[in-house]
Amino acid sequence: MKQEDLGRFVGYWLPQLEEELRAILHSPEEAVAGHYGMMHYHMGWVDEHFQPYAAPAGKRLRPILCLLACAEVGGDPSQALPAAAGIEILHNFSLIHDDVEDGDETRRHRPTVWKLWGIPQAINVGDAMFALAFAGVQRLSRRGVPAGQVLAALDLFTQTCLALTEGQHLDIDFEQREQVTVADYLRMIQGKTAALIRASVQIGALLGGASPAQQEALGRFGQALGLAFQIQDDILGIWGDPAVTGKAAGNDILRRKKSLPLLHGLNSPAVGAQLQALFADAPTEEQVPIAMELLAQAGSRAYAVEQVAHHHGQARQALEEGLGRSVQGSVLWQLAETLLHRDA
Ligand SMILES: CC(C)=CCC/C(C)=C/CC/C(C)=C/COP(=O)(O)OP(=O)(O)O
Repeated sequence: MKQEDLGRFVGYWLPQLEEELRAILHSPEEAVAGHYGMMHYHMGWVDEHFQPYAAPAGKRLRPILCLLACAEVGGDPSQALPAAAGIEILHNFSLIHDDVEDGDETRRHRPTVWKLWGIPQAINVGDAMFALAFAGVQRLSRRGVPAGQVLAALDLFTQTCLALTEGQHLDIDFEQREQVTVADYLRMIQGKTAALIRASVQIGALLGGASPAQQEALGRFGQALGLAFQIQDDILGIWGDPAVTGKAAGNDILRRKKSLPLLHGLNSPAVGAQLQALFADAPTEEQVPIAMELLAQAGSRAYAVEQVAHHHGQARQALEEGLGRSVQGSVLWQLAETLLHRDA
């Protein structure tokens, strides 16, 4: 596949992915239409009155990675579509629960599910999406994928669900913990973010017929890409443009999130004490620019950008191992490069 093919690939497979997602998240009967309506709202298909509406729906990054990995090892992406859809549903389940756990009121420029329908319904609809994510992966059998491969994909998927909750456990725990090291942070994002990105690539490679060694190397590519992606997310969580990210300005400062730039600032000899004093109580909106200035003095943004580049480099190396050639002409790599320059 040639580099310029990324746009064409996404243009071709995205509508098919949406169709698969709609089939999995289809309401079985009128009595529970509201339950599925909340899912459709979160997926960007309807408004809060469940009327058809094309809203910002997220990047669909993980399923695209899954389909691309399948294609890049010589497989047919249509065989991987149900897994790609299951992965996206799992991701969206985690966002709905994460918004409840964090108390976030906005996602993708719209009120969050809990904000509109309350916490009990948001937890319940998240639970349903968790179950439907597995139902999605199981639909691989309908496409003639051999039972052994379906089981292997389900096994990876199950391990990934656990990894997500482990990462989320650490993330929540770190908000109260005084001392968090960079190693602690990396362990946390490995679970919270990188595990699912790793699984997306690895499951795509598995279904595309890659050898175990190839699957492992491509998994490492996904893992490193996931780490770079989360650190980039941390940068956007502080310095991102709210109009583009759909999140409040300085969101992570207000929430005292132990994101990488903040960890760096808190441990800085120059401004660490001042930042710690600011973080002793929940910072106010007026204190956000002060915290940003302190982070600038500590060089925390530059440090995080360097770390993104480091993990991006690791991703490139693993991808070259997995493909057995240079990343030149790799569409997976083109996507990785695009992610490096994202602003939302
Ligand atoms: C178990 C549990 C509740 C875990 C929560 C894990 C969690 C919410 C991790 C955040 C990962 C992340 C970077 C999300 C944004 O992805 P994105 O930028 O791809 O989002 P998009 O789909 O909106 O584009």
